[in-house]
Amino acid sequence: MSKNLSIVNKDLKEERDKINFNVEEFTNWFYGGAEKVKEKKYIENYFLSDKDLNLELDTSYLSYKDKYEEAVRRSIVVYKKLYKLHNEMGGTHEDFVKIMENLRFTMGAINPEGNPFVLHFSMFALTIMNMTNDEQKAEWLPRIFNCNILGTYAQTELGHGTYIQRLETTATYDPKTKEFTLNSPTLTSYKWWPGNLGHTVDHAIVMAQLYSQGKCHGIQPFIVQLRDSETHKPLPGIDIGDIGNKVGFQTVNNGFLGFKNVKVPYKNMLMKNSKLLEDGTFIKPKNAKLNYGTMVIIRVHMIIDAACRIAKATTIALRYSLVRRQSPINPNEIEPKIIEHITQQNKIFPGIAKAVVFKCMADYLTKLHLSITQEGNTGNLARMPELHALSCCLKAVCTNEDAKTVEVCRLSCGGHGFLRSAGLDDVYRNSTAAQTYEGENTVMLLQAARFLIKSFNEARNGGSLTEGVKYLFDFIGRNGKREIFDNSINGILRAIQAAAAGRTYIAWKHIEDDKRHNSIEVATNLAGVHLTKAAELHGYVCLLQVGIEEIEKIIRNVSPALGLVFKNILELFAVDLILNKIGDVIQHVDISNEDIEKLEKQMETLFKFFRTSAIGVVDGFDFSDPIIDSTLGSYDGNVYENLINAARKSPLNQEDVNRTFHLYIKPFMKSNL
Ligand SMILES: CCC/C=C/C(=O)SCCNC(=O)CCNC(=O)[C@H](O)C(C)(C)COP(=O)([O-])OP(=O)([O-])OC[C@H]1O[C@@H](n2cnc3c(N)ncnc32)[C@H](O)[C@@H]1OP(=O)([O-])[O-]
Ligand SMILES: Cc1cc2nc3c(=O)[nH]c(=O)nc-3n(C[C@H](O)[C@H](O)[C@H](O)COP(=O)(O)OP(=O)(O)OC[C@H]3O[C@@H](n4cnc5c(N)ncnc54)[C@H](O)[C@@H]3O)c2cc1C
Repeated sequence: MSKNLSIVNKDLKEERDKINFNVEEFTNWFYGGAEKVKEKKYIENYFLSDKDLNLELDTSYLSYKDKYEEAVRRSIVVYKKLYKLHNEMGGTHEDFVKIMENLRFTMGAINPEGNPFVLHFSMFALTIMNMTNDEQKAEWLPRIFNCNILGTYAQTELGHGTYIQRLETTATYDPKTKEFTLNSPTLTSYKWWPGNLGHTVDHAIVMAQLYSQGKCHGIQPFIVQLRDSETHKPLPGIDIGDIGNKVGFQTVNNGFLGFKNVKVPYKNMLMKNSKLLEDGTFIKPKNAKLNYGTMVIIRVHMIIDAACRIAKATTIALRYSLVRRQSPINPNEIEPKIIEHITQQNKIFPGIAKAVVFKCMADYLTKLHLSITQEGNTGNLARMPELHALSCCLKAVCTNEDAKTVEVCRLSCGGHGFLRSAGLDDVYRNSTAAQTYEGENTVMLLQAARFLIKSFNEARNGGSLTEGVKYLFDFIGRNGKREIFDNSINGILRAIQAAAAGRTYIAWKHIEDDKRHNSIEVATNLAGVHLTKAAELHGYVCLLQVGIEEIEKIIRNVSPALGLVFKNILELFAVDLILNKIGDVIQHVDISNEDIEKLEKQMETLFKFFRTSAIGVVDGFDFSDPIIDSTLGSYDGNVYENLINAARKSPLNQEDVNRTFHLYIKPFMKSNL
């Protein structure tokens, strides 16, 4: 996608002229190589240049129903093109994955309030790929791939989203008819939230309690047809609809769903993990949590999504801050670019560093997921809990940071940041939705904390620990003594590790003390605040540790000039982190006031160095104008022209006098009250 060809604002041009590294080299890193960047640009342009999409239409002014209908129309334009492109590329599975990965960015520009088919290509397809036996794969995958059926993932109910063991939908097996009967026995058992469910899809993976031979065997996945394939009418016994207006995700078509004696054939229970014999005998899976597998994959994918949202928000905030001038620092001088206010740098620069470190983490976690899944395929499930804990922890920490950072970026754009046309509202809504879906973040941190407490017990008893929590040994080895602070990157890592281990110890001790009077479960609940803090700190340890390892590798492989930028970014991330967590650090690390002042000074020095590179880094994220979709963040930096042009497009500005004047305002003004 070519950059906007209009004349670039001179302040922004001046900034770009000072960039002292190769921006393209950074872009190649961010997308995994020059070839991938080429592919991304090609795919983006292939879709976004299609006039049928009618991207000129600002859908934010449409009604709820019109928004949905336009989102469906646009999606179908995209998917038709997707299949055409896929054929042109060679039609392999890898080609499909390549297109889908790149569509992730593009789809946001096409349907800014969400994609009414997103679940079909993600959770629905993934569950069928990963939880079915070979016959089921052969039956369903071609139909899914060809979109002959469209599906979603229906797990959450009105009464339960977090505690999925207590879902209430039932699937009762009858060996005589070889059918399951699905029922929603209570109002709270209605499925509630599944994306695309309301009016878009005709099938769903339904998570339901399996009853067979008079016993409940826990939640199992079933593939269920919900609507007639010709008329799209709900099938008998299916009560289905849209859940209504939300904070965001307006075009995702989240739905509700109730069952009344709905028959589902035997072959529709997904049987890779748990099995049910035709006579109704249940065979347990090797690990009952295997049925949670799709959630784990999506949580892993959510890290790169968080990185990209931060990258987009900081691109907007930084470009705007380089062209906006306000408030002279020196009363006699001209008004500076607002980035010259150090507090503005403090708002934006650490965010840019987070986008880079989260990207490193996303790459690391994707590789780890792949290797643990391969082990799982050979029957070795030993590392599943580790992956579960890590993905829960990072999903929570990264999406919490994401929402916080995007909001800070909005604030950093002052009043204009509050405009829809600034482009930060959809990013924020998506960030905050991600804090809840795929596992509410407090709950995710508590899952990670379970692993930490187990590991802490293991460490105390001299057992073995997985690589990522070995720092607990150091804490135990210090025997109550505090970690001595040293002001290096590894020193900062050790300080955050000491804080995480110390907080884990406090939580552990809290539980041990309370256990004397309470059950372990009650004691664990009472320690909840400490547990979430420990898990959060552990998440930062992982981010910094992986950031250090990955960036050291990157520095070895890029030009010295870009290497310096990466070094600067890593230090920014580390120093910002320790300053933000200083309360926790002081509790467990021997750190003096002078050390803290030194860190604060170091931050200012880092800002000074990053001041010239920052624009190169955000340009290097390479969001084209249609993707950034922002009056404040376009490549040319012509924000004031963009703002007035966007305002003129308001539906209210299409006429001089609105009819409410004659209908209400004038009579009111003339009425003399
Ligand atoms: C576009 C947007 C789309 C959005 C879609 C959605 O939101 S879809 C809806 C998304 N919905 C959600 O995300 C719902 C969120 N809720 C959940 O995922 C689950 O209810 C839970 C994981 C919180 C608890 O589950 P539970 O009550 O069954 O478990 P428990 O607490 O009794 O015991 C914990 C033990 O289980 C272990 N373990 C658990 N999972 C795994 C795993 N995957 N692998 C391995 N192990 C796992 C864990 O290690 C621990 O081991 P320990 O310490 O005993 O040795
Ligand atoms: C935009 C969006 C899209 C979604 N898409 C889908 C989808 O496609 N398919 C699907 O099945 N679901 C979907 N969901 C549902 C989502 O997964 C759940 O909302 C989520 O898992 C949280 O569950 P809950 O709503 O029951 O929250 P609750 O668990 O009721 O949370 C309420 C509060 O209780 C606290 N709490 C609950 N349990 C505990 C605990 N054990 N310890 C401490 N605190 C606790 C939470 O921290 C929170 O503060 C979606 C949700 C959203 C917002």
